[in-house]
Amino acid sequence: MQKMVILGATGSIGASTLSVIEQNPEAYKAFALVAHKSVDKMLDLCIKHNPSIAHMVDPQAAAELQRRLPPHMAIAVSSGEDELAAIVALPEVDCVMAAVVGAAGLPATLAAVKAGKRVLLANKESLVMSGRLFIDAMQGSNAKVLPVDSEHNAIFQCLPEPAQQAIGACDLPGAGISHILLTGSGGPFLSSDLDSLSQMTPDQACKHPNWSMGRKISVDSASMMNKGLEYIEARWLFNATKDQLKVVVHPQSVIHSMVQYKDGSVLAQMGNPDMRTPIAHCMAYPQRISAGVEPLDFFKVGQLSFLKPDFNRFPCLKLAIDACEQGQEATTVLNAANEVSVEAFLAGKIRFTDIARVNEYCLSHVEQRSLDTIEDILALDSLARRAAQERVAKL
Ligand SMILES: NC(=O)C1=CN([C@@H]2O[C@H](COP(=O)(O)OP(=O)(O)OC[C@H]3O[C@@H](n4cnc5c(N)ncnc54)[C@H](OP(=O)(O)O)[C@@H]3O)[C@@H](O)[C@H]2O)C=CC1
Ligand SMILES: CC(=O)[C@@H](O)[C@H](O)COP(=O)(O)O
Ligand SMILES: [Mn+2]
Repeated sequence: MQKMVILGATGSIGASTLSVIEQNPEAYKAFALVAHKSVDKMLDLCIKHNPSIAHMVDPQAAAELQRRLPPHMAIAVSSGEDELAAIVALPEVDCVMAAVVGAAGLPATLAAVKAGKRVLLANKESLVMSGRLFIDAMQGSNAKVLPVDSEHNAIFQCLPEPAQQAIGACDLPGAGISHILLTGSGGPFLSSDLDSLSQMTPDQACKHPNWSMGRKISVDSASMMNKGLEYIEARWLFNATKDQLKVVVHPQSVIHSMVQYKDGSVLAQMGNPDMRTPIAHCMAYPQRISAGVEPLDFFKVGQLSFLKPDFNRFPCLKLAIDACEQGQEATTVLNAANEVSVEAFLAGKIRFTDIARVNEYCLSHVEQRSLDTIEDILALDSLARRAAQERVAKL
């Protein structure tokens, strides 16, 4: 029985993970559920999944959960960041699903990596921020990091076994690989009139054509910042250079990414757009388990199409590709700025098109110091957030 900690249990990835666990109750146990402050959702999950630990990062939320849990349930309720780092490192924990949204996920994800756990990585922002330090920590502890993000999971599945084992330090040319083809749907605004983008509402931006996801990543998909973050994520996970990484717009999200080999072969991983597939893959790797996902029906799919990304429509994608080339200081600033600008857009404070403006402003105005420790990264993250907040206030 694999004991799992689910960081971000109340979110969209958390729900998909718990659904895969329900499909395989003899093999997996939701040992600890972790969230920020959604008490109602956490209470429902506790009653349904009976974890040993329920952790709310917010202390008031934890106290309320404790009050509302049925007294007969033997669930230890805790709160706080340090306590969370201790939970993921408990010796009985086999596997950690890292699915907190945003930079807030970095400390616990890194704690799981440092504790040498099997880490199922959905929280792309933590890798975008910490890059080299994350990979070094992984190599230092022998943690097994498996990519949950559907594209990176697809790429991983298309790699030869030695490259899979060398995640973080793959020798792509040595494996005969010429390119990684990172696919992206283009989101809900792929074909919208360019002049209409500034008027798009948060609900329109969150209406992804293929995937059902949390609101932050949904907005990132609409701006293609998600693809930019994924480009940086792929750079680190697969040790890929600029020349080896290409973005391909594929509106149907049936191919989840591809690997191109020097002999002309292209391997693609396909499936219905349902996160339970990559989650189940990571949970069971190198075995396979049921995920409860409908088999792909090619006759229903009909046509697959491919386009070049349009940087005029999607300036955030270009910002991210350039930041990746500039280095980790730039990607940390961009990630922080984007979290602030997306939050401001979702709160109705700025327009959709202002997201790219705020992000660009921070990249060109925040002083980028060298990053040798996690504390350095968190300090730069704070600086970029302050700059982004000031910019938002002026818009
Ligand atoms: N959804 C998807 O299909 C995919 C998601 N991802 C990545 O996975 C991550 C999660 O995405 P998604 O599930 O959609 O997001 P959701 O918004 O649905 O869920 C976010 C989760 O993070 C928790 N959380 C938020 N802030 C904190 C905090 N400060 N400390 C601890 N927990 C916190 C939330 O808890 P609470 O409810 O209490 O606020 C919630 O459980 C993101 O990094 C995203 O990029 C990657 C690929 C696909
Ligand atoms: C499901 C998943 O992995 C998301 O990151 C997805 O890729 C978002 O879709 P886009 O391709 O539109 O960004
Ligand atoms: Mn993805």
